[in-house]
Parts: sequence; C-alpha cells; structure tokens
Amino acid sequence: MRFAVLSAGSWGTTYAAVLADAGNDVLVHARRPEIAEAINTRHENPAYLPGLDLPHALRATTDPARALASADVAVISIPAQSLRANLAAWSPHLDEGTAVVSLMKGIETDTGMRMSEVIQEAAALPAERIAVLSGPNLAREIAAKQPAASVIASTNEDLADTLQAASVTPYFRPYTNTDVVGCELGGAVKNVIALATGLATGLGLGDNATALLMTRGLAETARLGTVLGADPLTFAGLAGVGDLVATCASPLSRNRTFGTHLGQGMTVAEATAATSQTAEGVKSAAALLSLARRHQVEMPITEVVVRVIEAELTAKKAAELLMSRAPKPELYTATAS
Ligand SMILES: NC(=O)c1ccc[n+]([C@@H]2O[C@H](COP(=O)([O-])OP(=O)(O)OC[C@H]3O[C@@H](n4cnc5c(N)ncnc54)[C@H](O)[C@@H]3O)[C@@H](O)[C@H]2O)c1
Ligand SMILES: O=P(O)(O)OC[C@H](O)CO
Repeated sequence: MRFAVLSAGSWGTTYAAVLADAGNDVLVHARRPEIAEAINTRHENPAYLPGLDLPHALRATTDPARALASADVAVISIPAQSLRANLAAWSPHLDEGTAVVSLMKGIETDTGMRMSEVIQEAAALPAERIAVLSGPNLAREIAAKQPAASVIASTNEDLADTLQAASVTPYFRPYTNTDVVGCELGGAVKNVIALATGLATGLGLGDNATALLMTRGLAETARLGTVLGADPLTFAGLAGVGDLVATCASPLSRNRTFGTHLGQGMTVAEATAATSQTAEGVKSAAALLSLARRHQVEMPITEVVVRVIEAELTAKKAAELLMSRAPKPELYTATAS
C-alpha cells in the first residue's frame, strides 16, 4: 500500500519506519529540508531519533501535496492543537478514496473534540474513512525495533483490518478495536495522568504514590469515557491501562518528564523551554476537565494538574489536596464523586 505520513517527528517517523519494514511504500512529509535530506540520504532523523537507523526504503519530502499524491492512507502525527489548521491546507490534496489515520493523543482545546472528530469535521470525511492508532508506544523503543503492541481503532472494521495487516512487523503487533472513543480518550487522559506521576516523582514521592495516581487516574479516565460512549473494557486494554503504564512509568515519556520538571520547581515556561518535543497533556488537560464538567464527571487528578499548569497550585499543595479528599468506596458510579 502507499502511505503518506505527515509529519517527521518522533512518532510519525517511527510509525513510517514500521510501515516501511512491513513492506509498504511510504513517503514522509518533513517540514524541515535538512530532516527530509537526512532521511533520504543517511537514513536517520537526527532531530527526533538521533543515532537510530531507519529503513532504506523510507523516503521523505518537504512537499505535503507530493506525499499525499495517490496515497491509499494518510497518517497524521503532529501536535493536536495544530491539526485543524494543517487539515485546511492538506485536505485539498487528499484523493477521494484516501483513508486517514490519526496517531495523535490530544483533545482540541477550543472545542473539546477528539482528533478523529476534528478530522471528520475539518476534512469533511465520513467516520468510515478514519482510524486511530493508540497504545503503549514510546517512539524511541519502537524505532530501535524493540517489541510493542498497539491498537488500530475504527468504526469501519474492514479499514482497521487492512491497516492491521499493513502494520505487522516482527517487532510491532497491532490489534484492532471498534471503540474509537475509548481508544482516543485513553491516549489523551493518560498524558495528563503522566504529568501527575511526574509531579509526584519531582516532589520525591515514592512508587506507592505513582501506583495510586495511575490506578485512580484510570478510574477517572473510565468515568469520563463511559459517559462519552466508550466501552469500559477498552480501558483494561492496550489503549487504556497499557498506555497508562508505559507513559507514567517511563523516563522516555515527555509528559511524565514535563511533570517531573514542574514537581522539581520549574515554572510551566521553564518546563516548556526544557522540552523540545510535544507534551500533549499540558494543553489537553484543561480541555478534558471542561469536557468532564460539561458531563458532570469528577476528575480530581486532572483538576489538580490543570491548576498546577495554570500556576494556581504548587505541586506540593496538589498532592496535599488529593490526599485530603473525603474517604469513599473504591468503586462508585460513572459520574458520582
Ligand atoms: N513520541 C511518541 O512516543 C508518541 C507515541 C504515540 C503517540 N504520540 C502522539 O503523536 C503526536 C505527535 O507526537 P510526536 O512525538 O511525533 O511529536 P514531536 O514533537 O516529536 O514531533 C512533532 C512533529 O510535528 C511537527 N509540527 C510541530 N508543530 C507543527 C505545526 N504547528 N504544524 C505542523 N506540524 C507541526 C514537527 O515538525 C514534528 O515533525 C502527539 O499527539 C503525541 O501524543 C507520540
Ligand atoms: O512521550 P509521551 O508522554 O508523549 O508518551 C508517548 C506515547 O504516547 C506513549 O505511548
């Protein structure tokens, strides 16, 4: 199959390499000519995956129209908040039958929309031409061909099956799912929970605190997801607990690292300056909290993360607030606190 991958950041380049290793014809769009040149000639992406060899068959271009020409599938991997504007420029170059796959794990701040919803609206595409890929997928590990699994979700089972077959390699094992809402929410909320576990790590708190945040973070993910129509079982899968574990526990996670910087006393501006790649949770947290409030869902961890990002709370005060909440049963209904 012919894939266009937009763009050549850490995850876009890595998934492009997976697709090339799986035998597809893959053309990556890189905004910077020096990155396109390095992929084409040195088979490396020095800006995002330094020191890792890319498949020689992988090719790059700085021209998005060229990347999209005659593509069976367009794969999009850019910061969530830039998706709508980029789709305005890219959509005219999408062929009538081209399917679109989102690799992004974020929520649009102005609208509270998931990435597949933004694609549907901004590119005027029906849901059956859209899929999302999510799961415990730290790019650098996969680019180094370490084993990983993922989930390809679409309401169109044929599309999910086709993408699954096109993405299998000895080191990458994709599953399929029809629960697009659950897979996208799992990916977006785990970034916020990873910010929280980073805050705890930065404060010098222990592994019990990390486990507490991950587990109760999963509870609030499932509360919101269920209200929005997700299958609660999705959160027990790779795009739920799987991604939560990988992101909250790994020093490779940009979200966790960002939270650690804040926990150690950096301001948001300082942590942003120290982060050269996308930490989606920083912007998506407030959008998720608004979505939760709109649906009367309580998300206490997300709420304190938002208040820390907005410099309303210190990390230490956030931890104290969470620990002083009223005691309650562990299992409670979707929306009640
Ligand atoms: N890196 C990972 O391990 C990983 C894994 C799974 C999912 N994701 C998700 O994939 C998405 C992309 O993340 P990433 O890790 O590749 O980020 P990155 O920071 O490594 O790369 C971002 C890419 O987007 C481009 N870009 C930046 N601003 C842009 C703009 N305004 N318009 C167009 N292009 C722009 C950059 O040039 C770069 O190619 C995020 O939603 C992230 O949550 C990342
Ligand atoms: O580096 P992060 O925090 O964006 O996480 C990367 C992936 O989403 C992990 O699955």
